[in-house]
Amino acid sequence: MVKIAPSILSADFAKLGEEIKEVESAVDYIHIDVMDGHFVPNITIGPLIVDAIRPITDLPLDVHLMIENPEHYIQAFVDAGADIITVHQEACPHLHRVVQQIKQAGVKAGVVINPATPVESIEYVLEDVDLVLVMTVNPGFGGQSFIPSGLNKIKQLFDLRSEHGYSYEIEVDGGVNQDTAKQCIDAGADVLVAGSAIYNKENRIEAIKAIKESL
Ligand SMILES: O=C(CO)[C@@H](O)[C@H](O)COP(=O)(O)O
Ligand SMILES: [Fe+2]
Repeated sequence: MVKIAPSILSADFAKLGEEIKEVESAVDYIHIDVMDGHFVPNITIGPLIVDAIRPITDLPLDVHLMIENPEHYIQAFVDAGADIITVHQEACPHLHRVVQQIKQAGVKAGVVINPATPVESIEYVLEDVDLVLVMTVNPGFGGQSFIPSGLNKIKQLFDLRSEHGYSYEIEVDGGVNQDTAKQCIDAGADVLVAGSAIYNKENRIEAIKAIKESL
């Protein structure tokens, strides 16, 4: 079963609670993009907002940290109610340690790779992680175009999982819409993150349906 994770980055932040409630019945995770203005050029939200969202939904909160020194903020996001915390390989010189830190804090640990980062760079944490996120845009903004080279990485991760019996989910993020979703699923993705393809549409449930029907 394909999972859908709407990215609230493209939602209306003035009515975030309603925007989450609107899609809740049709999706599997709520994807939350945390940006610090250093690792990526944009600044978005922090643990306070995650804490505010937590009582709104029982869906897993999938927190994508696009920040430098993510190890300093893991506990704050766990306390705020995150269920999955995903850190960038490029932001973590001690990636193995950060993955262990996330797991020890009692939540699922994910690792993300940017479009220019190869799967080989995370080879030694694949046995430890619950989720691998393949970026198909350069992180920082919603509404960018899908970079197709991520599809090979999804395939590679799919094959490595079968070969070694790893248990991570493969998630894809960036430019996912009804034209690109099928390629991601065919390559082996389990979870589709979609921001503008859902929240920039008038009828969000119809938009989610359109993505599912395109598969
Ligand atoms: O992490 C990010 C961007 O850095 C994403 O989660 C975006 O929010 C996805 O937006 P769309 O490309 O689906 O509009
Ligand atoms: Fe994201």
